[in-house]
Amino acid sequence: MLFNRARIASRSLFGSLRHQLVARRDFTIAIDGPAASGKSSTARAVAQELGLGYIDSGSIYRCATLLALRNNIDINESAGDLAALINKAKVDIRVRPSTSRPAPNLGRLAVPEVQVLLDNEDVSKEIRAPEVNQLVAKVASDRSIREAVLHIQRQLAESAESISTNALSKNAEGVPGGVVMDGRDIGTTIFPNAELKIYLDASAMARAIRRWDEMNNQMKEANALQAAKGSSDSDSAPAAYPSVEKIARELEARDYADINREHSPLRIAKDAVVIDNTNLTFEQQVYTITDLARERMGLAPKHGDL
Ligand SMILES: Nc1ncnc2c1ncn2[C@@H]1O[C@H](COP(=O)(O)OP(=O)(O)O)[C@@H](O)[C@H]1O
Ligand SMILES: Nc1ccn([C@@H]2O[C@H](COP(=O)(O)OP(=O)(O)O)[C@@H](O)[C@H]2O)c(=O)n1
Repeated sequence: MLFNRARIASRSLFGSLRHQLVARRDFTIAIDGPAASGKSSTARAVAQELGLGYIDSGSIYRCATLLALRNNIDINESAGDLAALINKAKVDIRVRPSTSRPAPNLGRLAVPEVQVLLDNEDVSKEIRAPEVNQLVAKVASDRSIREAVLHIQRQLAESAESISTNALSKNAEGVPGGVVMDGRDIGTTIFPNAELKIYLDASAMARAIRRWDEMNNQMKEANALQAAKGSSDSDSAPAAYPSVEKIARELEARDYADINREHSPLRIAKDAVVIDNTNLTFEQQVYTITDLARERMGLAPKHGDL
């Protein structure tokens, strides 16, 4: 059985500080890529298939952004104040097997649900709000904030529990422990020695349509809930659906900022496997990655030709 040490390293970012974090992990999968390319849903499904832990690093940057908004911190003026707040904050990412039917675009795979807690408050929905989407790339471009987030990533990586389901007994047999983490700099900066690095991509249009679909479904659910309550309060008027064009512009602006920032920009790690999923089904991309991982673990593939 492979037993490797994956380094959680920050060499390029904090090299001068010799700030290198080392965590013992049997098998680490890093999944990077642009916004809405399917990283988080794929990472969760892969973690579930293999019985590994899961960490959504983007949600930590989103929590940092929520802290900035709630405390009226101007990121251009006072990034250090925000970094200090993040250092004091407690972020928890809880993952549990899905309780609802799989979304139609995800085929038969039920994607585990993630709950994000900021200082014990469930902020899972709030961190996906439009105001957070607009500010998060700016927040993530600051070096002191990235350093504060790195501490949280390290803590979470050390304590990540595997996602367990009944399916695991048959699918995860022989699989070592480990973690799947998704984000922008996981394969390049955070886990440069990850056993498997994936760069997940899809066309800008496919990504915008998928995010639009996702947001519309969520809004429909929220509006239906409100209608069922029979609320006539003007504050709780049904939320307007954003246009695909608006979402495409937001994704493009965020990708541009993530690719062009100075610290830990979004890059394809030189040893990453690039998967463009524009024309792949969700199952195809998940099974391709789990079979690649199994191969590197010295195990037989489960899914063969897809
Ligand atoms: N191959 C695919 N085909 C269709 N929809 C997909 C596929 N992969 C992911 N999705 C959907 O795309 C949306 C964005 O995926 P998500 O995992 O949130 O991306 P990211 O974490 O990269 O932002 C989700 O609604 C997800 O279910
Ligand atoms: N490892 C990471 C993860 C996210 N981020 C930042 O956090 C933002 C939100 O990440 P996310 O993964 O939640 O975004 P989506 O792709 O899900 O929309 C990104 O646009 C980046 O600016 C980062 O800089 N580094």
